[in-house]
Amino acid sequence: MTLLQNTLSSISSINEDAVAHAQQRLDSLTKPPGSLGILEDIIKQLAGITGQAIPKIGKKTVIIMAADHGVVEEGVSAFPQEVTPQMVMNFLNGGAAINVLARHAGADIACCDIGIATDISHPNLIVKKIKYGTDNMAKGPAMSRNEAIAAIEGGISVATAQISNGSTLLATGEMGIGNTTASSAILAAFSNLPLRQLIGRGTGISPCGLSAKEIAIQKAIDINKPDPADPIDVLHKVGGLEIAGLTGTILAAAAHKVPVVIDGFISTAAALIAGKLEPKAVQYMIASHVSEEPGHSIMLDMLGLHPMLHMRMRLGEGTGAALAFHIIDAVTHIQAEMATFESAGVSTAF
Ligand SMILES: O=C(O)c1ccc[n+]([C@@H]2O[C@H](COP(=O)([O-])O)[C@@H](O)[C@H]2O)c1
Ligand SMILES: Cc1cc2nc[nH]c2cc1C
Repeated sequence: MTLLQNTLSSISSINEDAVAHAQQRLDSLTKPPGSLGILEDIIKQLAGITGQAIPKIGKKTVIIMAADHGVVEEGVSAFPQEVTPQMVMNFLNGGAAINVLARHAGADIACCDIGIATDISHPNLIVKKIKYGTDNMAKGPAMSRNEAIAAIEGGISVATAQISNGSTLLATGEMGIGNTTASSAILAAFSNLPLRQLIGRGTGISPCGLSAKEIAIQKAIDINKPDPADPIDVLHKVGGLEIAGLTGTILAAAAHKVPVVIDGFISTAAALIAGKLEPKAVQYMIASHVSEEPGHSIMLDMLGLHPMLHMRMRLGEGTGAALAFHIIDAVTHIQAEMATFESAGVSTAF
């Protein structure tokens, strides 16, 4: 079996007994039943994933996958391709928004070059380069099917190494100029909605650039004819290397029973592919926030995920996921530390 097949076959459903025990514990705590709303859903999900009614979160890691996109030659981004390696160096030197937010949340960062168009070097960079950026999807497939599978497997090995190294909560992050075009194209391949509803301004493209983006995606769909029944067909024809890497990251988290926080629009495109490859993987996903990209809430609905935060964010990098770490940490403390009706001598009903 290949690494991908092996990972897919290792994914099983979460532990429903632990969910029931977590519910009993939540209902014994000194609060009206259900009054902590979505926080209670998160604690039950963590219980089901970890098999512990009182789950503990230890080391937290944001896995950032970086890659470039040949489709940028169609004028689909407000920024040039050189920003991808420049921002990756910024991540490695600790100066980006994700560095600040991860530090604030007590989380590590693992940054991986899975397909940047140039070579960069840094002692902390994980190099799993599959190719120097994708090809232009408006002219043909973004990558070969084998390259997409290799990128997924790269993501599986990066996430597995982090889990072996003690990470008990993962988050997805990415960097790649042009990757909102690939993400919208993936969504378009899986939905019958008009393209206009699935595209957005990404890094802040002009109305003229937005039209170029729509035309490029329409060409990519017409030329490549991605098959929605075959998620890897969609991924290799209109996806991206960092999206594939994050698909592998998410699948590895599910296979190792580790919760994974899904960041913004691009990360959710990867989650969509992971959920199509193995629907049980969705049980391990926690959505951090809803992005300004119009297609993001459509993707989250397709996955049945409920984002915690509405912050009008559109940065990526894993920034929304790092914010969500604080809430996830908080709920584990609630479940572990609140007094019960019995221990506090509080009456349960009239
Ligand atoms: O995560 C999001 O929701 C998000 C929304 C818009 C843009 N981004 C980031 O911006 C870059 C892609 O934007 P663009 O316009 O080049 O396609 C890429 O590096 C993403 O991390 C991220
Ligand atoms: C500056 C900059 C930072 C980013 N971080 C994620 N995507 C980005 C895109 C740009 C342009």
